Amino acid sequence: MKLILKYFPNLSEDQIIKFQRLEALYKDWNLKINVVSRKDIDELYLRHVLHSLAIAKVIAFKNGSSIMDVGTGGGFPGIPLAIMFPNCHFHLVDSIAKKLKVVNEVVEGLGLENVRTTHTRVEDIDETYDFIVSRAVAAMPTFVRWTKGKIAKKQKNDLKNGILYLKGGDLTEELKDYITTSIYNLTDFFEEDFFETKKVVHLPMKFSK
Ligand SMILES: C[S@@+](CC[C@H](N)C(=O)[O-])C[C@H]1O[C@@H](n2cnc3c(N)ncnc32)[C@H](O)[C@@H]1O
Repeated sequence: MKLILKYFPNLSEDQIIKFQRLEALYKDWNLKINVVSRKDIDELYLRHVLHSLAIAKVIAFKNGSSIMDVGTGGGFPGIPLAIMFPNCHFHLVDSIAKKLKVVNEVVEGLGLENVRTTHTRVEDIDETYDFIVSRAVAAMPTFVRWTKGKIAKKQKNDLKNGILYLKGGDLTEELKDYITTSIYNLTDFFEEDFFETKKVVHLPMKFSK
């Protein structure tokens, strides 16, 4: 938890309490339904919470923004972002019901009122959002195909509406067709070794292919 305050020192009391509660909720639910690996659960705040919050270093979503987390799994990056931006609307989607069971329990346990969840493949979602966030779900060409038509045209944030994807490693090949992407290195935000090769990729809606 200290780690979160190190990089986000201006959290409200309510946000601090919610972030603190995450550990017990995940530890408890992870014993019943495994959504986070054992190694990762011991480093929940580094590997999941702070990693998710890298998106908050790239953009402070304006109040009222709508964000879909595709393939949220156990709730990452959607849950930490929903705590960070209580006045934005988060839709967490996953095709595996038991993962959403954990997400729903965490949402309920925290009393998070700005999160809804849907058990479906993202291809079947028929809504639009200001941003689509994700981590570890599909390579960019597949992801773009799945999410096409799901980004709202009207822009209310400084950053153009589009995809914000947490990725790692060398992305040259994967992103070669997307010339309008911006890549943010997490080492510019966080000093821990875990973030050494990690990035946030922003792909605005009007991308060229
Ligand atoms: C490796 S997990 C990542 C989970 C989470 N984003 C994280 O980083 O901890 C990938 C998740 O994507 C989900 N998924 C894969 N394809 C999907 C699709 N087409 N629509 C919705 N969810 C999908 C899987 O069910 C799985 O929970």
